[in-house]
Amino acid sequence: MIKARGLARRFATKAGPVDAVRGVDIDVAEGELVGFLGPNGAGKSTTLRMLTTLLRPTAGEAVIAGHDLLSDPAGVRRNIGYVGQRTGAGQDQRVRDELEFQARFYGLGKHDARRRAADLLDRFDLAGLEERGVITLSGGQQRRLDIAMGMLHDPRLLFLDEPSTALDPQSRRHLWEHIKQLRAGGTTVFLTTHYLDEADFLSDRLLVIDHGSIVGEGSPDELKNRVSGDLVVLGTPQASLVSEKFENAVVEGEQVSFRVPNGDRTLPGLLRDLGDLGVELHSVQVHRPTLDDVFLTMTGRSLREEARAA
Ligand SMILES: Nc1ncnc2c1ncn2[C@@H]1O[C@H](COP(=O)(O)OP(=O)(O)OP(=O)(O)O)[C@@H](O)[C@H]1O
Repeated sequence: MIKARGLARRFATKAGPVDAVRGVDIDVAEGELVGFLGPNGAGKSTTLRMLTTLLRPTAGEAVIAGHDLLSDPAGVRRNIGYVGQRTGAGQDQRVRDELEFQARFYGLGKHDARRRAADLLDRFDLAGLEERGVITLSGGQQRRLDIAMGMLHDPRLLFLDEPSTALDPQSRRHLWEHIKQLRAGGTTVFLTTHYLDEADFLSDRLLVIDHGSIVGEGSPDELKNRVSGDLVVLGTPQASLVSEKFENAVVEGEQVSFRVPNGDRTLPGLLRDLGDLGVELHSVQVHRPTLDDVFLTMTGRSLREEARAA
């Protein structure tokens, strides 16, 4: 559904050229939900704007939804939906008018526009709100309306730029369910996000971008496994004895922690071996790595800090 090769964008600025995206390859299969994760300024929006024809690449090529990005941008646009960070449906319009007007813009007849709008209002839990002004909707409702607008022409591929930014936890969860339903209905979804929990919950596969290059790729679980292994924390009076057995073990008082691959499977044997050595254990904990650990390892920066600073 997306095949991009060597996609790059250089901006000319007074301070000299800025290489916002440095030749990325992106493959997204039909029906996949792919999360595009990266810190501020990593190149997410620039990549997304190129993939959606809003910005011309300075190098590279791509085929999006079966159409060539450079020679047939109109074909790409017909087959994709794009929901930007602030798509902001017309604030002074009524919900139904907004949807129907946009549907007419996509070339639907009056009757079809009305039917399509009603169907989307239903699908995005907005039924009953059609007479309301867009400005009176809650943040979560507005965001769902934005996505409904992006789905009016029934695109096979939907791009979402930071879909849940500025929503409260409950509205985010609700929105996530709707995004999952889109995927279940066969729509391919490519979304950018700052939020690790969002990337973890939604994505079949993640692409991690930093300084304009892809630095990691895989399912959330694959990335977690590849990068750090599980953190085992043992409480024992013989912490330093235990630490000698494991590379990179850290001792803090009567606690020793170290990383092992597949902690849940390795742990029973490991505890048996320690028992054979006569090690006395007070407590045992295994922590799966978080995507934040992954991020830190790949980029040297914590995404949580980035998100807080944003
Ligand atoms: N029009 C522009 N002119 C000059 N530099 C730009 C322009 N647009 C983006 N950049 C620079 O390109 C780099 C990538 O920006 P981009 O907006 O793609 O990052 P991002 O990952 O989307 O960040 P954020 O999460 O903050 O939206 C940044 O260094 C940014 O300052």
